[in-house]
Amino acid sequence: MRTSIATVCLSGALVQKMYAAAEAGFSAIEIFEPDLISAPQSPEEIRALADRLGLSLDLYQPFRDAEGVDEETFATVLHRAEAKFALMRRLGIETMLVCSNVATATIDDDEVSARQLRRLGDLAATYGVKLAYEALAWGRFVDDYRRSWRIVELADHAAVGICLDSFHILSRGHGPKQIEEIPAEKIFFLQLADAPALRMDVLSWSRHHRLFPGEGSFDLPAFLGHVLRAGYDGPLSLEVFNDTFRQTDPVRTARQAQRSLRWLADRTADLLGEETGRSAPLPRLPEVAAPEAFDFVEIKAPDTSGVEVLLEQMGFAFGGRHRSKQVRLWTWGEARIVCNDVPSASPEPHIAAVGFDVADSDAAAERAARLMAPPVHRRTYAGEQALRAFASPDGTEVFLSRAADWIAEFDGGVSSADEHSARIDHVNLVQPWHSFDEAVLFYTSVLSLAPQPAQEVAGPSGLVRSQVMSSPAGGVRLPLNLLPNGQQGRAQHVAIVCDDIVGVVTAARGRGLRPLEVPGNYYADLAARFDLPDDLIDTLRDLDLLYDRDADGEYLHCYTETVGEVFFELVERRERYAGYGAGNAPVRLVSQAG
Ligand SMILES: O=C(O)c1ccc(O)c(O)c1
Ligand SMILES: [Mg+2]
Repeated sequence: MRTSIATVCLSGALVQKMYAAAEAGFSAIEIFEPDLISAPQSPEEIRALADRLGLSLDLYQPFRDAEGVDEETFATVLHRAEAKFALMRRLGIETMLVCSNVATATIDDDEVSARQLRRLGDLAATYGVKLAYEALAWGRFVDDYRRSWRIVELADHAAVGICLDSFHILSRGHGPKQIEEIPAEKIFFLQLADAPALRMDVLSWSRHHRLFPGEGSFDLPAFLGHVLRAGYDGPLSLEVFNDTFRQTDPVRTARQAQRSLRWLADRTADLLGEETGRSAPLPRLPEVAAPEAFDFVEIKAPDTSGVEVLLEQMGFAFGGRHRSKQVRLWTWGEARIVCNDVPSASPEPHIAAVGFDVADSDAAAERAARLMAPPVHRRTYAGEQALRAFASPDGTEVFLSRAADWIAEFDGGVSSADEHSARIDHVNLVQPWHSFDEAVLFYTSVLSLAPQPAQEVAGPSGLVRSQVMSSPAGGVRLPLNLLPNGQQGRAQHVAIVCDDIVGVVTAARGRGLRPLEVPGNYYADLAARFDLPDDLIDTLRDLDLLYDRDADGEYLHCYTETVGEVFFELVERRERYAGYGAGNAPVRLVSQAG
């Protein structure tokens, strides 16, 4: 599979972008004109560097405002184009992207546009250049790929074809099925971008919010499926204008981009089965079912005793010491928390690792490696299980493990005395602003978790963006949170689900647990919103329990105090309630801030 990336996706100067693309394994790049114009190197030097890096220069872009213009204007178009064709010859680039006119078009007539593209094609051909005509979603007259295809068809010139860009098509809600009717040899280029579902003008949406496939809401596997069914056999190229990627490490962004294409190719191959006529089949990833349970959560700090006090109060039982490390296990039913007392990057207790219960850890690790997840190596001793682990974008280590394989390394017998069976319900991880989208892609591709619709929650000092990644049956739920600008606090939490929260919290209070205080106003509001019996409201108030209800069921929950960067949530889900009590989050955030 030939993979390509537009230089506009990456931060830095052109040469840095090229190094990053090559490092991440791309076969080619699209040169975005402003990157070339601002580069101190000559076109020949850029060409030589590309050669040295094994990068092919597949596209020069964009050429703007070419068609639908009066004759006088078209003369200036030809003049401008000729200079670019000569430049492309020096660079050794064969294809130029011509995007539909947004500024100077005055003639809304396909025949006129086609005739002008044909004349441009004649000139291009004398330089050995081909033109890929792209309908911008905000084009003055041409804003739909079906219209750009009609114009290309009318132009009827060997040097004039179409460029398909998923953003322009899917942002406008244009059905991609008719792509299959375009002859493969006329699809000169393919650009791929995802985007979040937003209601805003398409120009701003495109210039600031595009994402790599798998990070947004577009159905890119279905889109690519249509393009491949048409017979397209060229490179899969990413063109993502994004404010965050513009300011973050280009090498890291390029790897993220390559990961997204590998994931997309695999998903698309799955959709198409054997039916692609590509010269080489799409590369597949080892198939791994999403984990349906957390294996463990590891909390690390030089001193985790404050966390252990909370665990014991909640109902966890001490499950033994590790035979060779300063690690202690706490269990409660199927919930396992390990406390690791080591000097670490953060002096405060924090969630250092999350273990996911996967049926085939070898396949899962192979898949993660193919998706370029950075491996984490931990020292193991004779007779100990070497667990497979990778660093997630925020640095939290992700283990692909199963308790049965490692639990015997803890002495002292593993028993959970409590009769209320419990397990880890969700693990809430706070993401730095620059790696939020990368984290969505990481968990989507590496663990096959599905992103749920993003939400925003009002906190006392800003909006918290939250997006849950979850397994199909809901056994694994991973809310990713993004704190308001500039806020560094990384309070993350582990939620434990039990089947009788009133009994559990009553017993926990007896052991000294003091749940986060909930104001009286909250219970007055509950009584107004829901028709709840008085004695239930009294019980909730007495225990500082929060409550939510929707069409699927009910949710009762409370929070512990925060120790370092960690707190816990105790929850009970009734019937099929699948949410997180999002409406209660502002109460928690204010209470924690106080
Ligand atoms: O935003 C733009 O102007 C622009 C330019 C070139 C493209 O290929 C594109 O999709 C958008
Ligand atoms: Mg484009």
